[in-house]
Amino acid sequence: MNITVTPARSPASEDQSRTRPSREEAEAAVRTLLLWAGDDPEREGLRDTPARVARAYEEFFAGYAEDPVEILARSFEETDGYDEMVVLRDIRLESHCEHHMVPIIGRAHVAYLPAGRVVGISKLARVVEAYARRLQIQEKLTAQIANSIQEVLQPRGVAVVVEAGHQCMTTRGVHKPGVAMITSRMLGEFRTDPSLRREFLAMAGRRPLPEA
Ligand SMILES: Nc1nc2c(ncn2[C@@H]2O[C@H](COP(=O)(O)OP(=O)(O)OP(=O)(O)O)[C@@H](O)[C@H]2O)c(=O)[nH]1
Ligand SMILES: [Zn+2]
Repeated sequence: MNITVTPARSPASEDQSRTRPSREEAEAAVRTLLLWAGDDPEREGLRDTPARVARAYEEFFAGYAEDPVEILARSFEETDGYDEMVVLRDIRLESHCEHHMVPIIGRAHVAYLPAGRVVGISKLARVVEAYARRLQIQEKLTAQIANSIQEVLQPRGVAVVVEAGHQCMTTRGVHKPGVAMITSRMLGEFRTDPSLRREFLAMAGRRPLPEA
């Protein structure tokens, strides 16, 4: 199977064909959108909005500057031989759909089977964030989380399930609230052993999605 790890990407420094616009240019683009929506960017309530939107985008898309390989690099071997499944359930996930740039809200469940080394559990949640805080489709997000854990930690297997609501399907377009998209990526023993997969899915459970 083809496993690739998507690293941090710095638009300005790594891809010379794309220069990162300045903050002023980004704010001017927001002003254009406000005008295009039919409002007056100079009225009091909107005057600071371009700067606010730029700051919000820095938060929404902070993942481009994060390197999941670096996040996962610190691991521990002193586990007294612990080799059972480690599961992190219900990791809150906030992403943005790459087609409409509106929120994808849900949660991820991440499991791995240690092969000698374990990783700090917060690092698994940080990897979810590093990939979620980018423009995404859910399939790619799910694969990226699993691939990076497999590549860096080299466990006997990795399982990732993502359940999320897509606001591009609720607040616009087809307008279907309450629809959950569920994606999974199973690697190593989770892929070859159906009973392990069942054990993980039973732990992940099925509960209502968080409010979008
Ligand atoms: N597979 C997949 N599709 C997604 C995801 N997020 C959004 N989409 C879909 O991407 C598609 C983009 O379709 P287009 O026809 O190009 O865009 P559109 O005209 O805005 O489509 P509608 O949403 O149907 O109005 C839509 O069907 C979305 O529902 C995702 O994470 N995975
Ligand atoms: Zn969308």
